[in-house]
Amino acid sequence: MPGLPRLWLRHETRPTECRTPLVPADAAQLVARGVQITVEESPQRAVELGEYVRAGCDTAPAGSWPKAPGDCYILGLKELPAEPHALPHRHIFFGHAYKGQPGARALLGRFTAGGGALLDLEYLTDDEGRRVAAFGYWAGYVGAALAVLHRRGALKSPLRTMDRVELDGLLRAGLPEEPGGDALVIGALGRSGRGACDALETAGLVPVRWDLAETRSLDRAALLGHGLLVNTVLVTRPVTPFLTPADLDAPGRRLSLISDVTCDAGSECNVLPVYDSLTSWERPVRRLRAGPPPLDLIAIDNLPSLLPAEASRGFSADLWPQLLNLPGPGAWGRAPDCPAWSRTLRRFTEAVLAARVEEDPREP
Ligand SMILES: NC(=O)c1ccc[n+]([C@@H]2O[C@H](COP(=O)([O-])OP(=O)(O)OC[C@H]3O[C@@H](n4cnc5c(N)ncnc54)[C@H](O)[C@@H]3O)[C@@H](O)[C@H]2O)c1
Repeated sequence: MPGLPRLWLRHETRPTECRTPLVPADAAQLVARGVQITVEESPQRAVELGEYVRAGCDTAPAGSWPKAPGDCYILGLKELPAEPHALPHRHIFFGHAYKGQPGARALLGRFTAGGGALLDLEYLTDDEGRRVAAFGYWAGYVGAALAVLHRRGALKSPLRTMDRVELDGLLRAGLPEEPGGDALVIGALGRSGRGACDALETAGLVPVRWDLAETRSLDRAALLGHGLLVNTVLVTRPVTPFLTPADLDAPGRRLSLISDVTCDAGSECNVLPVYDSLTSWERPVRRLRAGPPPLDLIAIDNLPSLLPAEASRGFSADLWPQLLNLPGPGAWGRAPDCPAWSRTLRRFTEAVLAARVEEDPREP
């Protein structure tokens, strides 16, 4: 049907990325309204390809999106493969490219080289500036759960995907926790923060909840007096860091584990510039200080992938109605009329200008 978008759901190149931004039940809703959807084969996706076929989608080999018709929106979640260099399509995914992150300039340069655009899901917001679709709740839930399991010596690596029933079973199976005030969640009023607090409560803890009001004049000694910190803030402009490397050596530190759900390492917005690189499913925990007490870090940037089915269902439910608002082939190339999509396209244009990629698209 003219006027409706054509979507191409790509395979995720990261082997641990099992989520999908669009589940078959919601794809069926779009197909019923006339949207054409092609779904790439993907060995690790938490949903079988056959379910998409039954929902009315076409299929294509994994990684074939560069050959998709030019008016298709390429839908994904995480990073693109390094090739092809030039990107002529409009892509919808989390580019992590608007806050000066490592690799941001190179990615933006690929879009300018090909004439395409990034409609970044992180910047798809409603009129109040709230994210339309986000994985935050499950990121916080899993980030806090891993921390609890590590503290109990019950975290097995490499990490593997599971469902919530299994994870909650592990959280409830531990030794009785000291419920009082040892676990601090910063950003507690947000999506991730709520998820983190729910996981801690499932594990029998009573989290201390900080948000903007509590960090306005930050009490670092109070922060360092908690055993566990789960950081879940969303910061879009540089702020005074919550911790610096010198704080980790402060006498009297009780803090022995940081689970940094925010994972802004390398960005100027990082509130925890006490480490340089993320941890992984293979090695989820890194020791930052020998102590006493020892201080460990968990900083995994695809936490919701550990609960892929729950995370995908929640995200897709919020995203699919928005996909109907993308301009279809007839209007493709114009800015979308819909405010949410035109806002994210504007952010892309601003990021390209700010990064001055036209001058030198490839980073050194
Ligand atoms: N590691 C992962 O796998 C993963 C997955 C999804 C999201 N995230 C990240 O988690 C972060 C939070 O996402 P969200 O969806 O929960 O965002 P959100 O907007 O729902 O919540 C963020 C919260 O942080 C608070 N906040 C902002 N600045 C603060 C400050 N200086 N001090 C205290 N609180 C502050 C806000 O008031 C808000 O309550 C984002 O950076 C997001 O990119 C990580």
